[in-house]
Amino acid sequence: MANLDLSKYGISGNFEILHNPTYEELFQAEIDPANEGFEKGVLTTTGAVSVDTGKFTGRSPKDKFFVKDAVTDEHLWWDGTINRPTTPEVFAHCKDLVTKQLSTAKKLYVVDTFCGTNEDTRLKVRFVMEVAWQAHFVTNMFIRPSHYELANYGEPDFVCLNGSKTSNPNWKEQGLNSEVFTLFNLTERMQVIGGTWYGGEMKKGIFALQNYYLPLRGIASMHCSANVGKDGDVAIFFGLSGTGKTTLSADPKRYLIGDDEHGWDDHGVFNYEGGCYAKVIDLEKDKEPDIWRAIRRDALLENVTVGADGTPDYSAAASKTENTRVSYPIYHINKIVSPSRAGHAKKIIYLSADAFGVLPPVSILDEKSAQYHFLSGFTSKLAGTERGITEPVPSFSPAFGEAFLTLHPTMYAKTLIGKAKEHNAKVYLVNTGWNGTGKRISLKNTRAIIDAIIDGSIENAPTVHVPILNLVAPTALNNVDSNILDPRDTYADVAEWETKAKSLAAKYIKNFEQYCDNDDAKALIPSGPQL
Ligand SMILES: Nc1ncnc2c1ncn2[C@@H]1O[C@H](COP(=O)(O)OP(=O)(O)O)[C@@H](O)[C@H]1O
Ligand SMILES: C=C(OP(=O)(O)O)C(=O)O
Repeated sequence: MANLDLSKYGISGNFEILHNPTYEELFQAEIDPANEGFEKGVLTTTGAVSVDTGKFTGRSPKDKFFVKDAVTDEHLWWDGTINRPTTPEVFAHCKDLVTKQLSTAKKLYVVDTFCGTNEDTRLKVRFVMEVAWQAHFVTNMFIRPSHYELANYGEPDFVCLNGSKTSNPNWKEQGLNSEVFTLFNLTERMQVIGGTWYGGEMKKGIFALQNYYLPLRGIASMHCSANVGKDGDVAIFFGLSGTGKTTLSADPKRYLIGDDEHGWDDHGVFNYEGGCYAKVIDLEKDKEPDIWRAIRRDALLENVTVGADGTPDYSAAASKTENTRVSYPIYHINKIVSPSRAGHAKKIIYLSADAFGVLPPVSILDEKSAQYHFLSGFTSKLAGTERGITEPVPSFSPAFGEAFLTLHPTMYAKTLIGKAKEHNAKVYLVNTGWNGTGKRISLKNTRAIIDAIIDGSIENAPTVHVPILNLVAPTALNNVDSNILDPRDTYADVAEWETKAKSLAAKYIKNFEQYCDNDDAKALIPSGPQL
């Protein structure tokens, strides 16, 4: 469809348009020697393409702004750090920068996608960009409409114009945070991006939109991965970047629904995406075989160095960022459900990477503590994905995804806990971070913990009440080192655990004050840590 008219978006010039390019066209564009700089991809021995994603190798949460207007004012959560309001004039200015940039391109990629597996809630999202690998990224990550669906696609619901090669010199006087911008105008139904090459701004930007539209319709919108057993038992895994959503949901015993963004409606859990975005830092075939196998033709490696013979080098030392990634279409994982949906979740797992090393590796939550810990979202920001984070930074991230929330956290808690109650789902807090040994809890132990949650054996395990944190932890589980289940046992001196636990409990209590202006939230306090 070379005759697509982009002038309606303010883009006009002497460019060739590749509308819904095939993987082969993208691949040829990426490895074309005529491409320069960051656009140039390198073919690896696996057949995947490896690209350098540029100056900013992570997401810039503080550069996300929304235009305040009659539609958004009523509902949007303006928390001052994540969602910031901007004016239609600033949006128009940044859009102008982007359209001018895109108008100078020789080649533009237009990729029409769906965000959301189900017809009644999916968004038709059109991406326009000039960087070939970014077109490849959205082709991998979003749902690829069939030829028939493309023939009937019509007008998109939302358009994202990505002008990554431009940036905003006027950001200071416009009240923005930096020359990077990712701005949303919900009236114009458009996102504009500039100053950053990170593909995650497109993926997580559209996720933020679903996080706006769906809870208002009573649907839980969740920063989680999901998988299902052969008998239809669905498990979901909430967690901030790096806490294990992708790794733990790729389970050879189960079928993957998706690795990062899901909704839960009256029929069950459904994926928003059509692909996965895995971290490949220090990737090892034996530890993460499914992800290893998914790296093949049509997969896109980012910031991974490739040896002269084309062999990718996943070791940390060889790369310029910890945020080395691979995106691949979901069917690169052997065991998936297709389309990406299943029934109601029976197991809800909050993944928290505790950098203080005091949380038990697994705790069993009741209804109230499940709400308390969902609103608290205690975890760590791990190095890599977010700009400026170079070591684990303990953080309270409500709904385990604060950066992507567009409504008040209580909206996500209400929709999730409502569904959990209705479907009798059990909730667990799993620490994929550290303990008193100073080391990260091993993947082997965490996988065995997940197995015990999924097969239900954890419900029959002996338990201990962990004071201060006020958590119930099992003390024996199949194939899990029982010396780690009570976190106090991992310290040479229990007093050290106590001091740290008290300090963390104080942080929990302080953080929860923000929710205490209503009685429902106040009633949750006894279910949280106690001093
Ligand atoms: N105990 C553990 N549980 C889960 N992941 C772990 C653990 N220990 C180390 N890891 C590593 O942490 C990273 C988790 O990343 P990932 O699964 O991509 O997180 P997410 O999808 O939540 O962003 C992987 O590189 C994995 O190998
Ligand atoms: C891609 C991202 O997240 P995750 O690591 O959870 O995939 C992101 O936060 O930009």
